[in-house]
Amino acid sequence: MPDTSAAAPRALVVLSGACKRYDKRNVLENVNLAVREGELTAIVGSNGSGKSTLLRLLAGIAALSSGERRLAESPEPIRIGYAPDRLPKLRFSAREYLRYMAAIAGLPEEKAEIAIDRYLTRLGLAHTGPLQMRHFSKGMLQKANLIQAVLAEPRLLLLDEPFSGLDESTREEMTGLLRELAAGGTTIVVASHDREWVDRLADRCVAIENGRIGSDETYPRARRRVREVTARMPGIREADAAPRSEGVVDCRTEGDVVRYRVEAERSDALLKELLEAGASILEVTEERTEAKP
Ligand SMILES: Nc1ncnc2c1ncn2[C@@H]1O[C@H](COP(=O)(O)OP(=O)(O)OP(=O)(O)O)[C@@H](O)[C@H]1O
Repeated sequence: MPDTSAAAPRALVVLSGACKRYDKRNVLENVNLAVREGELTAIVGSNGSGKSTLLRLLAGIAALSSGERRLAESPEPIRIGYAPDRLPKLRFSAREYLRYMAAIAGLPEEKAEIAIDRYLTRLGLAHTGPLQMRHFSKGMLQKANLIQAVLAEPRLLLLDEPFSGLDESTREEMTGLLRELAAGGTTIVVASHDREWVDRLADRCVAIENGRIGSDETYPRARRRVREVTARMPGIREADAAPRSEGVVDCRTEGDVVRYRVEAERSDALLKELLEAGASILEVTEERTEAKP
């Protein structure tokens, strides 16, 4: 059996020789960066060093002046979530705004409502009801910003200074969500000035200096390859969803649909067990690499 703990993560998005010029001034010069799947990468650097620009290039929402951006080959399009450093104060309620963003991301309405409810409750914004976002505090806006980025379950999540100006408890609430997403295999890139947060949570820290990568440090963690298996199991109760199969990392139940994350080499055994139990298999994703908690 292969030793998957040592499997090298593949790159999800790669910049090669990337340059970005504004008004004939080079902001980023010859940047080579491969964002590895399943990792939480922090981008650090002083004000104006080019962190936001780098995130926008990775997201594909700013054009390179020269060089190349490549996404990994994948049978399904790689969903990208992006949270800019601040949201404008909009004349929408959080729910209206999130519905709009979910529609842009192509999320079916019913699925969007479930996700919006879950995240508004999770981050303590459910009580804001019809209050327009122009009346939101900075922390409330940053939470709505994070939610719009994660709503459609992106495989690559890019966050620009998600915690700037936030109090400790808001920061920890948002950190808790990011930890869960990272544990679930989401690849995350965070531009941050907060070195303590970076040291505590990042797998890798890339420092931008004078428009170039000044340092690039990886903190080794154990890794595993996982797949996600989605099955319909009529009449299932949440308490009964966890199968006896070894290798199941976690499972989530929504109605009669159960979504398992399972170590890749155990996924066949899980599929067999589910089919024998009368389940219909709705989806099996390709393998992904993630850090072991
Ligand atoms: N649209 C733009 N037009 C002209 N110059 C720009 C534009 N966007 C960014 N810049 C310039 O590019 C440089 C890098 O900006 P960027 O926002 O990427 O830095 P940053 O590291 O994210 O800064 P901060 O930590 O202050 O958020 C800055 O000098 C900025 O003025």
